[in-house]
Amino acid sequence: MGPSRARSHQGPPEPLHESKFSGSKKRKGGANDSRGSKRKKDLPTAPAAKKSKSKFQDSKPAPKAAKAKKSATPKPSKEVENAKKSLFEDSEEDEVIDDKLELESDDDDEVEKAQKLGDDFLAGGDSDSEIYDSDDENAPRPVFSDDEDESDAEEKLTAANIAGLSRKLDMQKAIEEAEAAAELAESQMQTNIAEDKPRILGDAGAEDGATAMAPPDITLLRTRIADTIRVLEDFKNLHEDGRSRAEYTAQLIKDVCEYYGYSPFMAEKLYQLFSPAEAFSFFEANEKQRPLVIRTNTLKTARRELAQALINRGVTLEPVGKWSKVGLQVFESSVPLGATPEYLAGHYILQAASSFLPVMALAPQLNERILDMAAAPGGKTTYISALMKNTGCVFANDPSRDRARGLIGNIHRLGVKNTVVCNYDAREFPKVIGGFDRVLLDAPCSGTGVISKDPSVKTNKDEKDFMVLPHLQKQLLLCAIDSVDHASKTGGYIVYSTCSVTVEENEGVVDYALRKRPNVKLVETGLTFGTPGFTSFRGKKFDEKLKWTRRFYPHMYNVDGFFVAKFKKVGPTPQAKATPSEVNATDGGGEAAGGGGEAGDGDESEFRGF
Ligand SMILES: C[S@@+](CC[C@H](N)C(=O)[O-])C[C@H]1O[C@@H](n2cnc3c(N)ncnc32)[C@H](O)[C@@H]1O
Repeated sequence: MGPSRARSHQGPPEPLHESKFSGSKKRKGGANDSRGSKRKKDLPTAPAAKKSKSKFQDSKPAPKAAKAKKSATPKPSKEVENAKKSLFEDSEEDEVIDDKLELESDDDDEVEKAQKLGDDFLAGGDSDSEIYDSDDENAPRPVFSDDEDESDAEEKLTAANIAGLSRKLDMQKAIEEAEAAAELAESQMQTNIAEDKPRILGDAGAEDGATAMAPPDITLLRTRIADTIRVLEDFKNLHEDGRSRAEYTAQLIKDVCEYYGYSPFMAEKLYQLFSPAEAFSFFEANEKQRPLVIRTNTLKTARRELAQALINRGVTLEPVGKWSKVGLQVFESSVPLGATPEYLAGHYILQAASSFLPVMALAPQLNERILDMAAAPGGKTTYISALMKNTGCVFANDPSRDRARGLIGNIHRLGVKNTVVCNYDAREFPKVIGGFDRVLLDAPCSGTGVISKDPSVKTNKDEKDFMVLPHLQKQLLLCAIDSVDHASKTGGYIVYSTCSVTVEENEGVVDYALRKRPNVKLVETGLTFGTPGFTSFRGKKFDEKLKWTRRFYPHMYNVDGFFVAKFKKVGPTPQAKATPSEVNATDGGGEAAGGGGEAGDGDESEFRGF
């Protein structure tokens, strides 16, 4: 079985998608839903409940659940019928399109190949069903307006795809609801939660307390995690006598490590960002691949034309969401997306949806001079150039020669002509060149936002990484700020982004820069969704304007975890800061990439803390 891809939209949850589709999809999945943890592959998680039940569970499903399952399959529920009705009631035209659609068989292997082939960003997904076949005479012919920007075109494209998918989703939803009911009934039987407080830790000091603390049967681990979260969310009413919150938290972290495969350090670090229930959603989302997304290269084609061309090749897709005019979310493909004629001709790039966001926040203008400080493999550089319509000049810098090869490849393939590729440690800017209208710093980071793509992040980072990386990020951000021309007629902006969700790498870095560079202020990112950044965290207060930064979480928006902050430079760089000697001094003694503390500030300890 190939990779399954999430069908829920990326970006802000829209009522249409959340209520009609993604709720059920979240519970659905296949073998690839649990790449991160070996342990989890064996578990009867909600997504895999049906399969694993026979394998692992001794207890039979409750009679009620069995009944629900039986009744679900032949006939979609009333709710499903209503949902379907409301999907199409707005548009007669959509119904016509629906009538023309044909469902086809799976071919997930092809998409897997495509993902491997792409030399730019790769994104996964979560699906296992139908595709449109362009060879079929009855295949859909989506209706596009002449104007790419008109939301009408998006609606129609969306409707065309949604209609085709809806039939199977209707059935899936009914089955999944029944499975969820069965699972709930089973877990209630296992833990007696309907009648009693969940028994997780046992009585304090009692012998059976120790027994309860022992690792449970693996099939019950998930239930215990859910129960512990329930207790932590309603501690007053649900905790066992004599047991503290800290004890439950410690047990939960232990169980999370065992179930999902995190190191205790990483489990705790990530857990601290959320409420217990939200942390659970985050950990769960990290087990699922994000949807495969392609970005239309508007230097060569328009989205509607690209979509049509790919649909004709047997690709099922739809616009990534209203927030992007260039993204297409791919559900199924019978061709390798990294080797289609359109790909080779540079009509699109495989690019994670969240990686559009920093460029959208940067909002490059025609004829500007822009620096992309950490540019390889060029997903953002090439998007910047497309928005600038190949005018002006983009300096695309990356110190990694290997990664720069991918950057150059993408630049050529996508027909980008306004770019200079360079190879510096970006802490050498603005000594190399300065006076830019805008600078993008998509900083090297720990990758805690992309655990679904790289599960090794669960275990391969330790405390030192979260000192070294923020240290480097702070240095780079100061250089980014110093490289911008505050008097730029069209710009004067800096965007800082990471694909990490930790506070040290995000708010901590931004807050530091605000303190060190009073000639910049935070401004709104202009992004239409995202969660406000922290203004305080675990006792540390940040600048109030940090609320204008944006966090993007996999469990909330079905995108990779990301952070975006936008600064406006309002005054010149103080002379002392702008001198080459300051930048030279940064080469002095740090461990991350050859740099040490920022010259002049001399406050090494500040680099290391928040
Ligand atoms: C998150 S990736 C950039 C992705 C890129 N912006 C894109 O959209 O394709 C971070 C990059 O930072 C680069 N990097 C690491 N240390 C750096 C430094 N000191 N100066 C500039 N770039 C650095 C890495 O080589 C890596 O390519």
